[in-house]
Amino acid sequence: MTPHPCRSVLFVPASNPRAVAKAKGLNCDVVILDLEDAVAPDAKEAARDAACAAVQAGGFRAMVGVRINSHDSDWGEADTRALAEVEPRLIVLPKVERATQIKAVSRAMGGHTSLWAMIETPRALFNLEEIAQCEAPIDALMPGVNDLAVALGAKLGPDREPIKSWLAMIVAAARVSNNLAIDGVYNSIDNLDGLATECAQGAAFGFDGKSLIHPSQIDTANAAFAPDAAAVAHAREIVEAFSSPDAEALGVVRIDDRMVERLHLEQAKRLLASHDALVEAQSRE
Ligand SMILES: CC(C)(COP(=O)(O)OP(=O)(O)OC[C@H]1O[C@@H](n2cnc3c(N)ncnc32)[C@H](O)[C@@H]1OP(=O)(O)O)[C@@H](O)C(=O)NCCC(=O)NCCSC(=O)C[C@H](O)C(=O)O
Ligand SMILES: [Mg+2]
Repeated sequence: MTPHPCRSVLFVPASNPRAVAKAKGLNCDVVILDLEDAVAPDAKEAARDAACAAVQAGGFRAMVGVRINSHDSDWGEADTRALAEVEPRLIVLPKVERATQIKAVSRAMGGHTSLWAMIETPRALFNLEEIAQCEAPIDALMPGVNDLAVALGAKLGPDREPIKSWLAMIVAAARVSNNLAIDGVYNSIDNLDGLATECAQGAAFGFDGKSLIHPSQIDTANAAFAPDAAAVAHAREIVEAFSSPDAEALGVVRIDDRMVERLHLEQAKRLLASHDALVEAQSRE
């Protein structure tokens, strides 16, 4: 698993120098310089050069990754070759459908780069297990809700009813392989209440963070996907309860008016680990 907070994952078109410059100072957890959906065909090569230059120059508060074009497109192989020279910490693969696509990029990158796979096509939904358990390991699964809705012919309302079952499957596939699950984008830039509702829905599904498209969305995602103080305090209570010598042989304990099982201990430890990662990242700023 990527030991880095991933509450807010901001896409930035690599073809937009003003946005790339702005992204350097933003308080999102991850910046993804996009070479794919956000970049027009005629701008692909210049965007690739700009992304490589930005990765090399560094200076971002956030962890920086690059979303390449699909390996099967006209630009994918050249993107991978160029990025292998500058070794970003993260590469996001769009429209992954088979493990072979991940292996090809992993090989080209020499195994040094974290890989995240986007699930954006009906075929990918039926190959989730193969993708999540690819032997060239990935660190996260991300639904591409815009592409997915178009490919399915789904009409998404505010509650995302038509794709809820697929979102749950993507979280399940991520958990099978101990990966992160990062929720898809919310397109209505000016509707921060709607974004907060969708972040809460994503967090309830088990997603670890949200894909974003505009700086104004960062604070909402950071708040929604950070463990809150009450949850952290409760997790500490659970760890403490199970660490007493009396609890060693127990599968279940009582904390106040609630039954707590050993499976909750694992959950509490995960929550504390992500809280600690966040505190550590904040202390480095
Ligand atoms: C959607 C936008 C085109 C809107 O841009 P614009 O109208 O220019 O926004 P503002 O005028 O409000 O911008 C204010 C300032 O903020 C900067 N800005 C805007 N967006 C970003 C950003 N994403 N990252 C960094 N900085 C940003 C502007 O440059 C302004 O700066 P300044 O003038 O210096 O103050 C635009 O927001 C945008 O392009 N967003 C990202 C779009 C994108 O990357 N899309 C592809 C990924 S999403 C996706 O496709 C997921 C998946 O594949 C799927 O299928 O679902
Ligand atoms: Mg897409």
